[in-house]
Amino acid sequence: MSIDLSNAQNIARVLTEALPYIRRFAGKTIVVKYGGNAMKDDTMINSFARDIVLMKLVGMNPVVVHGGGPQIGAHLEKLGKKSEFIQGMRVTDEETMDVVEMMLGGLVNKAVVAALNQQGGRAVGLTGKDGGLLRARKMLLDGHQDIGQVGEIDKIDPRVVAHLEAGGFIPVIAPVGYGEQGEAYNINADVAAGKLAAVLQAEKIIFLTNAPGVLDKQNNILTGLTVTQVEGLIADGTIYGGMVPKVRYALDAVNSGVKSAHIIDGRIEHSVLLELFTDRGIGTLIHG
Ligand SMILES: Nc1ncnc2c1ncn2[C@@H]1O[C@H](COP(=O)(O)OP(=O)(O)O)[C@@H](O)[C@H]1O
Ligand SMILES: CC(=O)N[C@@H](CCC(=O)OP(=O)(O)O)C(=O)O
Repeated sequence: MSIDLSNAQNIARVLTEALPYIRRFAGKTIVVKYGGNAMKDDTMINSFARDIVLMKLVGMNPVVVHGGGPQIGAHLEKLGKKSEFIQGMRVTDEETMDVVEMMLGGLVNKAVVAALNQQGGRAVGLTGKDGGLLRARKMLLDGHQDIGQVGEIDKIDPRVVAHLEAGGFIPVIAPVGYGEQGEAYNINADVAAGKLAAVLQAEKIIFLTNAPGVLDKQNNILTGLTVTQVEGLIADGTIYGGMVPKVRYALDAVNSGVKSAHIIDGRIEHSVLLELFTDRGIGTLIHG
């Protein structure tokens, strides 16, 4: 049997080019927020899963926090309920909270876990209730507006994540928190990912979404953004809806010690590896 030498050399070249990045990130925690919009079909989920398993196999510690907004919306629709969002947060009554917990903690979480395990990873799915990971309290928008069972993070106990990392598992976290009375809270996945990255003092946080990055009004990618720019772009309506919590909590993470935050297109094949293994990265980099 003959070997295609030039193809093998290409593979070897690519692998050696990745070496400095592998060395730089080995042993480091990298939080990956996997948005519901970037997991709309099996091809997307499998490409994501391969990237995460590869990260783990070369010695990084990926921690996945996933969303599932569109999946929750589709199920609510089946029940005849409309989704309503204010400042990127789902208005969450009791019935909606049940659907959120079922979808995030159940179907979506297990689909991500299964895809990672299918690619040879050892993933363990959790909600914020498990191991006391995410304690939440009611979030009041602008300090006063009540939008139901939406939670902001009160306290994070990261011990269960540390145990899983130490055991070689990939933690896959659904952003459902618990309150003082054990009640469930719907936490926006961007908020949960940003706050968890800060507590873990992660090297990086990567938000995978369905846009090429943060776009300006002419649809150009804004490759780098600072705090003042972000607030200006929210104020003039360039950044709206689901992108608002993403940029706010990316900034919050960077201001809390996470080395870098990136918002990238999760629909591109191997987007996580492209971000990790190239100097310029892809998408938008958020600075402190
Ligand atoms: N300036 C912007 N650049 C890119 N996307 C934006 C911007 N402002 C708002 N968006 C919207 O934010 C969406 C991503 O947020 P969201 O729907 O919550 O996704 P995810 O499921 O990834 O969290 C984009 O699909 C786009 O419609
Ligand atoms: C309070 C709030 O908005 N919670 C979100 C949680 C899921 C999420 O954030 O999903 P994506 O990352 O796919 O948008 C929701 O109910 O849709």
